[in-house]
Amino acid sequence: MTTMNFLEKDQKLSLDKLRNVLVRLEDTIIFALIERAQFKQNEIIYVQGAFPFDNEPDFNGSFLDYFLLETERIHAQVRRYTSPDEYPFNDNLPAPVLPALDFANHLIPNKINVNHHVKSMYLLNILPSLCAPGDDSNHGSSATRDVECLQALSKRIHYGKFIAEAKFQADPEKYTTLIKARDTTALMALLTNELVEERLLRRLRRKAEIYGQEYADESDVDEPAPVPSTSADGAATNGTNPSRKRRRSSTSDGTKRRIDLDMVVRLYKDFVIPLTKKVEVDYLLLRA
Ligand SMILES: O=C(O)C(=O)C[C@]1(C(=O)O)C=C[C@@H](O)C=C1
Repeated sequence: MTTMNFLEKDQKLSLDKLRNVLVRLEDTIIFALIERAQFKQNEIIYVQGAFPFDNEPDFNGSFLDYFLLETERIHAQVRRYTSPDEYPFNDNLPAPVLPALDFANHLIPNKINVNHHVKSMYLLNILPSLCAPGDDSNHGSSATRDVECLQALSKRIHYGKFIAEAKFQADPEKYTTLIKARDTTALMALLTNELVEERLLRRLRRKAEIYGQEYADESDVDEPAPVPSTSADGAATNGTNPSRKRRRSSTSDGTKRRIDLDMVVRLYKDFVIPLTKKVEVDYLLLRA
């Protein structure tokens, strides 16, 4: 699967390659969600000012805000946000300590950053259906996984800029007319490809099903040839271990799931795709 490489300066924007990036990011996002889902909601880490940070007396954000800021500070120093497909959640980050890289410049200058939407979508609409309610004290582990989820979602959604640029280049006349008319409804209709969305949602469900399956160790699986044995009260049994059987059939189809399939599909259908399309329209409006 070939994807875009922004360090190859003469590589042209290709919708197929950009879509391949989105396909790969589906894996990153599903795995990040699975990682977060192992912990409870731990709501306290999202409450502003709930934790005192003695090294930053003026800081009044949440535990997650602190974690995200410190993560982005170090990532900025190693030039993460100089890459055209990486967008930080914080402003005023330190300058890179490494020399600049020479990236291909596919986009027109823009300051589009929808990370405040990404964060509120994640906190309000994803977390409550991703994690069991309650507090299991895994605050650092939860925040670490939150940062990974947020970064992956942000990257995916901001790819909308490149996709919009590729679509514009493929049909500049049609797009220019709508952009000049500021017709956002028609722009949204023109950039929408329902078939691609339907295929994406089907693929996503299947991936979430496969990646979210609990691995059944050999010792969890019934032996093919039952060996006659004796139960604790001395009666002969047919050799199958009832406790093993219970573990295998913990859900209706015999597998355990680490993530709710409907939730993953809903996340994309209601939030990830619409927000990507919003980025596409916002970008196109600057394009005329
Ligand atoms: O693949 C595209 O053409 C995109 O614009 C991306 C995307 C998406 O977010 O996955 C958004 C709009 C289209 O309707 C299809 C898919």
